[in-house]
Formats: sequence, C-alpha cells, structure tokens
Amino acid sequence: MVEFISVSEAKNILQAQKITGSSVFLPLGKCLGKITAGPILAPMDVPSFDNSGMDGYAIAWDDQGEGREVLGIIQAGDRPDFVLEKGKAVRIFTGAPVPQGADTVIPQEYIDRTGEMIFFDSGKFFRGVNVRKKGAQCRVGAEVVPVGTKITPGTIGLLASLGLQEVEVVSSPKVALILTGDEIVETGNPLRPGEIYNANGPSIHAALALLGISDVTVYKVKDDQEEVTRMVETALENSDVLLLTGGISVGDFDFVKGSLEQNGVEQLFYKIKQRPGKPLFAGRKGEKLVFALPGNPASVLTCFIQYVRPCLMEWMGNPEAWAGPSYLPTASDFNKKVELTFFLKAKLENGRLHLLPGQESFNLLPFGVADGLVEIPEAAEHVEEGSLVAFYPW
Ligand SMILES: Nc1nc2c(c(=O)[nH]1)N[C@H]1C(S)=C(S)[C@@H](COP(=O)(O)OP(=O)(O)OC[C@H]3O[C@@H](n4cnc5c(N)ncnc54)[C@H](O)[C@@H]3O)O[C@H]1N2
Ligand code: MOO
Repeated sequence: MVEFISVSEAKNILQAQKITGSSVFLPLGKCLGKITAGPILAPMDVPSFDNSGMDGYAIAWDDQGEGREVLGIIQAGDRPDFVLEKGKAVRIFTGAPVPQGADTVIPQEYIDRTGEMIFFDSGKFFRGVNVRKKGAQCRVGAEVVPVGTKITPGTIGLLASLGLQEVEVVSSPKVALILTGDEIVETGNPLRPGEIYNANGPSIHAALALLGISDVTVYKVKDDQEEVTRMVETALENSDVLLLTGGISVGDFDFVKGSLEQNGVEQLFYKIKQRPGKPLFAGRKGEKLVFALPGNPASVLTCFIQYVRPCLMEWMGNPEAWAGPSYLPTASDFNKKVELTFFLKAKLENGRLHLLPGQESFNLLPFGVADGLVEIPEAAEHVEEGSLVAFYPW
C-alpha cells in the first residue's frame, strides 16, 4: 500500500500513469486551448495571389521612365485580367491583386500626381517593395503548426486564413463528479440546521471549465456505503476521469475508499504529507483515473491544482502538464513546525506574493481573491520575507 507519501512522490506516481485521450476532428471554433494531435499542413498557398501591402500605385520596377500614366484602379476583391503595359501604372489599394506585369507598389504619400501622370523618387524604393507575394506566408503542403501545440486565438486565426474548418486535436475527457455528504444543499434552497451549501461542485466545475472541459456529469450521494458503491459503478461506466469529494477520511461515515475498492479501482496512493488535502486518494481502473478529494473546500481546490489538473492536462495531450511552478518573492514571513508541505493561498501584487490570512481547509475566504498557491516545502520551518517561493497560478 502506497500511503502517506511526499508531494513529489505522489506527483511522480501520477506522472508515470501516462493516460491520454485519443485524437478527434473538431470544428475550428471548438479548438481553443486544445492540443494538436498531428502536424497541420497548409492546404493552399497563402497569400494565394500577389497583392498590395499599401494604398498607392502598382508599377513595373524595370520600367524606369520619367513618369507613368495611370491606367485604372484595382481594389481588394477585384480580379484584374490585364497585363500592365510599359510606362503605365495602376492605382491600387491594400490587399488588392497586383496585376501581371507589375512587381512593386509605391505608397501614395510618395507620389506626385499631375492629371493622369505620376512621378516618384525611385532612390527611396526597390524592386518588389510593398508586394505580398503568393505563398509568402506559407506554401501548400508546408507544416504550419506542429503536433503538440496548444491552440491559441493566434492559431485559430492562422488556420482560418488557410480555410481550415476542422482540426485534429487530442480529445477532452468525460468527467464524472460525485459529491458525497448528507449535509450538502444546492444554492437557492434554504439551509436547515447542520446543512451547508455545496461549494465543491461549482468550484470543480469552474476549474474544469478553465481547462476547457465541459463534459461533466455531477452525481450526489448520501453517506451510505451501498449508495456510494452503486454511484461509483455508474460514474465509472460513464466517464474517463472520476472525481469524488468528501468521505475519504477515517470517520464512520467515510465510505469512499471502500466503495472504490469494491469497484476494482487500484490504489495508486492514499494520503500525502501535505496541508491541506492530506487524505487525498488517487487510483485507476484500466485507463480511467480516479481521485477522491478530501471534502474540505480548500483541500478540494488545492488537490485539484496540484494533482488533478496536471493529470487532466496530460490526458488532453498538453506537453506543459507537469511544467513546474514559477518562483517569486514572498511579501511576508512564514513559520511552520510540522513536517508537511504547505500549500498557501496567495495574492500576487507588484510581483510579490502575499500569503493570505485564513489558511484553514474549511475556509474559502482566501481562495476568493487568491491568484494561486505557494508551496512551502516539507522540511522548511521558516520562510523569510523576500525569498523566492514556488508559485502555482490558477
Ligand atoms: N480523525 C481524523 N479526522 C479527520 C482527519 C484525520 O486524519 N483523522 N483528516 C481531516 C482532514 S485533513 C480532512 S481534509 C477531512 C477530509 O474528510 P473527508 O474527505 O472524509 O470529507 P468529509 O468528512 O465528507 O467532509 C469534510 C468537510 O468538508 C465539507 N464538505 C464536503 N463536501 C462539501 C461540498 N460539496 N461543499 C462544501 N463543503 C463540503 C463537509 O461538510 C466537512 O465539513 O477529514 C478530516 N478529519
Ligand atoms: O487536509 Mo485537511 O484538507 O487539512 O483539512
């Protein structure tokens, strides 16, 4: 049994699981934040025709006469079907096709125009200036986005410019979330004595949404061994990743661990030397990952950021899934006696991390404004103001 291990041991175990999704073709509009599952090749030359980069006059550079006669106008969207003759120019605008015979565009600010004749100082220009050549961005067949790239608004723009409507990306997991606890009530309902509002459901939903995961089914279950076991069976059948909150500690009404065992979930580890979130359970059943998150709401979010999020990112093919934290100075001292890793809610202000008051695991107040978590290592007893600490942003 792998129990009560360090933070780094837990992360190593999870990193070794290597569970990833399959590749799917998604419409471009649904690809933001996804990871490309294969290289993307240009299906066409872009630009697909020589066009003007300026509003001005298209000319043939070699044709060095005194002045040129303006023949006509080409605007963006036109299809000129003539060849520019010697000694002539054509009025042209940004994005408009450069006609055959022309190779250079002189911006209108540099032109003296008298009637239909134009004149300019050729010493200020060179052949080909202000013409965006066919294929200058990319040629048909060129790899424009490599495999393993996170799709940003920039990627979407590029792919749209290539006329692509679908992209092959790594799929996102179907997530099942089981909320345990007799005391949990949904907002909008009155609270009776002893009851609390469900904070974990909405917070995990939001954390999943930040990762671009929307296929989430929420199940609620009472603290009853049989009910939890049945719910775990159903949820496992209908998901790739199963998350549970609460019921994973040692109380008489904590049935999650037993239910997971009864459903054939293999334990990867149980309990980590950390605060908050000590009784975290991680397991797998075949290619399905299971996390039972300790019910306290700050423990849930801490364990999500530290362990669940990287696994989900890896599932979605993100090469940055296990990228380490950044290091920033603290704005305050911190002391601890126990040999546990501490994860502290912190606010980033002017490049310094303010460790927020109210770090208990029941207390969501600091999470209300925190930008992320600071990690204080297991062995550290004292952290000096201004020293660099590991920071995991949202
Ligand atoms: N004797 C011991 N008791 C406890 C230990 C221990 O080692 N020995 N560990 C403590 C730690 S640390 C944690 S963390 C909790 C974890 O408990 P469970 O995972 O069993 O969670 P519950 O007991 O079901 O709930 C804990 C707490 O969280 C509240 N909760 C649960 N679900 C929600 C929700 N959806 N939204 C908001 N709040 C929720 C619940 O009401 C409890 O207050 O165990 C300690 N005990
Ligand atoms: O580990 Mo618990 O989350 O400290 O209360």
